[in-house]
Formats: sequence, C-alpha cells, structure tokens
Amino acid sequence: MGKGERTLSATKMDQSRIRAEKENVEYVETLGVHWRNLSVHFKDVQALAPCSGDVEAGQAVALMGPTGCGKTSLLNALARRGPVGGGQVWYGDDLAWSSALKRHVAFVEQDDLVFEGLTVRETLAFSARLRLPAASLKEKLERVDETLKLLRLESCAETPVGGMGGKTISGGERKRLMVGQEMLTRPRLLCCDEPTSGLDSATACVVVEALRDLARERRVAVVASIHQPSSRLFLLFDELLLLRKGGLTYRGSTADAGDAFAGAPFHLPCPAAYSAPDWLMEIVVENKVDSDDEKKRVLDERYGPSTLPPRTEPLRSLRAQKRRQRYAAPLTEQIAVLSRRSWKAVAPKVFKRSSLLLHGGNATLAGLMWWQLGYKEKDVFPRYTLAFAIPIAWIFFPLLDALPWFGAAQNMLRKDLACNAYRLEAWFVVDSTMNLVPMCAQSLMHLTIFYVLAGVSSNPAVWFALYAVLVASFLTFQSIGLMFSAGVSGENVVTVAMIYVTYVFLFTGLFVPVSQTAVPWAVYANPLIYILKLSADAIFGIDRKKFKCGNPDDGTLFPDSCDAGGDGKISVNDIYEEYHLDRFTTGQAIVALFVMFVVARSVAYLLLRRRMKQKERELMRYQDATPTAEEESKEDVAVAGEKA
Ligand SMILES: Nc1ncnc2c1ncn2[C@@H]1O[C@H](COP(=O)(O)OP(=O)(O)OP(=O)(O)O)[C@@H](O)[C@H]1O
Repeated sequence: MGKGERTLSATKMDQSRIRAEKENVEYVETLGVHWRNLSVHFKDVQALAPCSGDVEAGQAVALMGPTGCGKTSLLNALARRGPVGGGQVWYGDDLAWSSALKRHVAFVEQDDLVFEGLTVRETLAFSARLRLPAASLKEKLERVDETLKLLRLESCAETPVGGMGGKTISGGERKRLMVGQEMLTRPRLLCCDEPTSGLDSATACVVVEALRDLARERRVAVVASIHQPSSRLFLLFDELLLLRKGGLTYRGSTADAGDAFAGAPFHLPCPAAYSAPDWLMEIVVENKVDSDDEKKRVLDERYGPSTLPPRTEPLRSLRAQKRRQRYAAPLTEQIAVLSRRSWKAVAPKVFKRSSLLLHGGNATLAGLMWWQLGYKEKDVFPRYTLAFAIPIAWIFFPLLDALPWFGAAQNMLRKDLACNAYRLEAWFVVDSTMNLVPMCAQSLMHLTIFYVLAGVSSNPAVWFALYAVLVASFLTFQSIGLMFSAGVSGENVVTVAMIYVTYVFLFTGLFVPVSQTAVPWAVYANPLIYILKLSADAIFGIDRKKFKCGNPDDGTLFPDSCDAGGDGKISVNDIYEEYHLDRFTTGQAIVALFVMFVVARSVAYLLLRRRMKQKERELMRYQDATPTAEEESKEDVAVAGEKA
C-alpha cells in the first residue's frame, strides 16, 4: 500500500470514528472472532463437532474440510446467521454478540445473486443507497468508487452483471462484486461461504487475492470456506482451519500445513507429487489422521477444543446508545431505488422484438378476421364477439407472466431482506407495478391495430374506454397470477393456473345459461364476465349507433325492430337484451373488478409475506435473540468455571 493510500484509509478511519462519536455509538476499529468448544446441532444432527479457533483482524483464514463436516455451520454461527449449539464465541477483545455488532459483520453467500440488467457500478450504487445509513448521496457514491478500486473492479465498472446478452462480467468479477456489496458497509469481520466455487484456479486466485488485500489493508478479519484450492491459492491465506466430521484436524499457518502430519504417530509426509491442500484433504477424507486411538489422542492434544483457553473474564455488549433503525434508507428512498433498479430490468421488455411481433401479429390476424365492421344487422354478432376478442390476450398473458414471478425473485429477495436493504412491501408494490409497464405499452399497440383493422368506431371515446378495459383486465389477472405465484409452490402453480383459466373461459354464461349451471355463483366470481360487460359497453353503449335491419326473409334475432311494424333499426337496448348484457350495471361491473383486484393483490402480498417471514424470523432468532451483556457474562464465566 502506497503512502498516499495509507493516508487515505487513515482519513477514512478518522471519519468513521467521528461519525461513531456523533452517533454516540462505540467505535470499532478491528474485530477478530474467537470461539471455544463451539458446536452446532440441528435437532439430533450434529452439524459441527466442538472446535476452537481464532481469526484475528488482518488475517485471511481458509476453512477446509470434506463435504458435510460443518464449514457452513461454523461460518453461520460466527456471523450469527445460524444456531450456536454450545460453547463460547466472542468478538474483538471482549464483546459478546449483540445486535449492534451486526453492522460490523458481513457474510458473502455461496450463490452469486445479481440483479440482471445492472452494471457493476449500478449494482454497488443501488446497494449503497439502500444499505448505508445516513450518508449523503455523494458519500455513498464515493464509497462505491472506493469499493471498485479496492476489489479491482474499475475496468468492468460499466459492464452489465448479466442477463442482457452481449458482454457480461466474468465469474471472478461476479464473486468480487458479491464481496464488494458486503464491503460497502465496511464490516470488520467478513465470512465467505465458498467464494471460489465454480471458478478456474487463476480466477479463484484473483478473488482470494482481493480477500487477502482486504484483510491486510483494511485490517478486516476474513474467514472463507474453500474447496480444492491450488497451491498458489492456498498459500494466499495466512492460516488454515481444517475440519473433519469429528472436529478440527489442523489449525495453523498454511505454509506449515503440508508437513503437519509427517511425524509420529501419523507418518503422513506430503508426497512430492502432491500439493499440500490436496494431501490434507485426502488424509481427512480417507480418515488417515484419526484411524486409531493414539492418533485421535494426539490430534485432540494438538487441535482439540480445549487446546485454546476459554475466556474467564466477563464479556460486554457493544455500546450503542441509539437503537439502530432497522432499514438504512427511508421508505421513499427504498421505493425510488427499487423503482430505478426495476426499471433497468423492465425497460428492455417494453419494446422487446418478440413481444411486439407476438402482440402485433395477433392483433393483425384478429383485425383481418373482424375486418371493417359496419352497422348492419349482420355486424351485431361480430361486434358482440369483438367484445370478447379484444381483451382476451390481456387475460392470458398477464396471468401466465406472473406465475414465475416469486420463484424468480425469491433468492434475491431473501438476500436483500436478510441485510435489511428494504421492506418487503416496498419491493412488492414496486416490482409488481413495474411489470405492468410493458403490458401498458403492448396492449396499447395491440388495441390500436385491432381497432383500426376491425373499424370499431370513429368515436375516440370508444378507443379510450376499450383501453381502460384492457388495463382493468391485466391489473386483475396479473394480481390473480401473483397470488398463485406466491401461494402455490413448484410446478403445481402452472397446473392451478391452467385449471383457473379453464374456469374463466367456461363459467361465462355464454355456453350454458347461468341458471342452468350447478354453481351459478361461480359465474359471478369470474372476472371475465365483468370485463366482457365493460368491453361490450364500450363497443355498443358508448358508440350508441343503431344497426340497420337485414332482409326479414333471412330471419332475425331482433323481431321487435326488424319484423313488420318495427322501425328497421336495431337499438343498443335490443342488443343488450338479446345478449343479456343488462344482467348487471356498468357501475356494478367496475366495483366487482376493483374488489377482485384489491383482494387478489392483498392475498398475493400476504402469501408472499408468510413465505418470506418464515426465513426472516429464523434469521432474526439467531441475530436478535441475544442474552443481555450481563446474562452473557454470567453464562460465560459459568461455562469457563465448569471447565476449570
Ligand atoms: N438446517 C439444517 N437442518 C438439518 N441438518 C443440517 C442443516 N444444515 C446443515 N445440516 C447438516 O449438518 C451437516 C453440516 O452441514 P454444513 O452445510 O455445515 O457442511 P459443509 O461442510 O458446509 O458442507 P458442504 O461442503 O457440502 O457445503 C450436514 O450433514 C448437513 O446435512
């Protein structure tokens, strides 16, 4: 690190100290983590056998071991994202876990969850805006620049993170971006779950170099689980914690690890053809280090849970006068940032070629079928069916479009909610509304083509009314789709949606009179009948044109007007009567649709909330259910006393 950079980070530390003092929060410059006899259980499953260790500030520590030995469980316990079954854990010199520590501890998950459509800089900027408390926008953007530099992401800052076709960032850059998102909050302890999984060894080295630099330059305590590292990558770490199912197998410098079992009673020197990490993994996986009682005894003497002294002095909680607000950004800022983020994903869909072709093609085909309707008796029935044909696409597509909504968003949502980036309500309103924008544009194009080709009316009010019907239609059916998406899991969601679509098309009263069905109320619960009514109101009611009777010898559906004695004109009232369009009023149809929209959207939100809250509650249980400092100190002294 150059002199200039050192001065820069010294200034940053001073700023952090001043900010902490202003907020009357205890300033934490570094934060190692220490654990003694720590174990993790899930009911009867022991996920992590008792083990002890330390990760000091400024150290990069690798966590290795066979699959299922408890690496993730250990990381989760240290970052309080999972249960701590037993033993002691403390932070820094003497801090017990408390919710005030949360902001100093970051966790990088195994999955690379990025919001497709954003660039690297935008991803960091949106995270900064949502996750940095009370800093000005300028400060937040400075933090983004600093993070880009720190993780050597400057050269790809303007490259999309994925999803838009064309150039996107590499796997290694993605991993560094994940670390960068966590580094924005300047944590003192960083836990990474398999940050190199899926990367080739050269790219993995770049990621680990970034972690090591972070540890050295920023005095962050870094602990990362790692699979099959190359020798070069392995030696980038200062220390190794090697786990096996029964506990810790090695704890010490990575440089000495290869020969740790060369002597008696193990006699397992690293063969010349092997790299140290490969050799260590092999002897652990094949149980070569604990194959007899003598080896077990020596292992326990060297690395067993009681080889590091427990803490006997009381612990204390981090002093934080103000109770921190749960969300760093106010609701308005959350909505503004989420809207911009969502818009980035939605904007390319508005004029997506395939969608324009689909809806333009459908409208043209339909327009050719209902070609240039007039106002004669023969046009009455086509105009009636037109009331059905115009909104039909805006029932199907919004419903089907909404089905994958929750499945696609849930992982990202879980990650963002876990770090309190925004409220679920804010995301729900913004995301579901933004997804309507492409529909608004495409339905407008669809209606206009269809309208002109079919010669619906020269009265622009008819066009406006029909567009309003389409908006009502996709609002209602999108809400119903969201409800299915949030409430029904897996493949069943498509099955349920298809059954619902069948119901919507059958229970209209068009095929069998309502009174003759076994469940007449089911017709009235069908949103389609209200959409049909409103669509017919626009076509006949707003236009209010009379239709010229045809030749009476051909037969007529409107004998009162067209047989002898009639005036030769079919009125709107005759049409309403013939097609039972006066079953309910326009006002009743609007109210019914509005109620259905509100109910479906509210149920969708409640179902989503129920699903997300289960996970969130679990996390909060680990993060917030903490004994007071006094209780914890008593407990720790008692544990230490028992051991002594
Ligand atoms: N929530 C849970 N409920 C029940 N058992 C669990 C749970 N989480 C983990 N386990 C079990 O605990 C053991 C340790 O799991 P953990 O994920 O910590 O291992 P790991 O070393 O990280 O594995 P991998 O390298 O495959 O990711 C495994 O046997 C796992 O099945």
